[in-house]
Amino acid sequence: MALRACGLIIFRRVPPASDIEFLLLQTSYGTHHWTPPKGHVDPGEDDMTTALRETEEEAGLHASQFTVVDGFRKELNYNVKNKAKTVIYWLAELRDPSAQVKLSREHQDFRWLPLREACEYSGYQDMQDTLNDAYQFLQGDPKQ
Ligand SMILES: Nc1nc2c(ncn2[C@@H]2O[C@H](COP(=O)(O)OP(=O)(O)OP(=O)(O)OP(=O)(O)OC[C@H]3O[C@@H](n4cnc5c(=O)[nH]c(N)nc54)[C@H](O)[C@@H]3O)[C@@H](O)[C@H]2O)c(=O)[nH]1
Repeated sequence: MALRACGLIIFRRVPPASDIEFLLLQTSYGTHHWTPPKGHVDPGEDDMTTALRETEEEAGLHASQFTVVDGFRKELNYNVKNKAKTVIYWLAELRDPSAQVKLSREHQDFRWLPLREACEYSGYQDMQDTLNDAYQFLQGDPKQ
């Protein structure tokens, strides 16, 4: 069975034009790659509980600080060390755009990034597609 992880693509709308910025975290290990907060599903845990737990552990953002967006859920499938991994992402808007991110020891840096930069930082085609879909969804495109 594939390794399973879940997380939240957190975004904020920045005044004055409500520009959308996505939150990416940089790992403090390995290749120091950038992803939204996410992590492995614990035994017996449901997917959304994992996504909320990992977001709080990795970014210091509690569920009371954001709103999960209805109707957006993406599944990524890729291999890690020759083992299949499935990652489920939901989309969530930070209520207070000035809320502070608090990293755990798993990450060494974070950025709030507009779509194009977020895609560049991620680098993975499947995550770029997911970020683009999220952005389109937020513009009101029902196909996403
Ligand atoms: N010292 C050390 N420790 C590690 C290492 N590795 C893990 N730990 C420990 O494990 C714990 C993590 O626990 P959680 O937080 O619960 O899990 P996740 O959040 O799931 O975290 P991971 O980092 O395991 O998983 P990914 O982000 O999935 O990265 C795995 C590989 O997949 C590629 N990849 C990443 N994203 C994408 C994508 O969007 N698209 C595509 N196509 N590919 C993507 C990329 O090539 C990457 O190298 C930490 O506490 C560490 O202590 C490591 O190398 N050295």
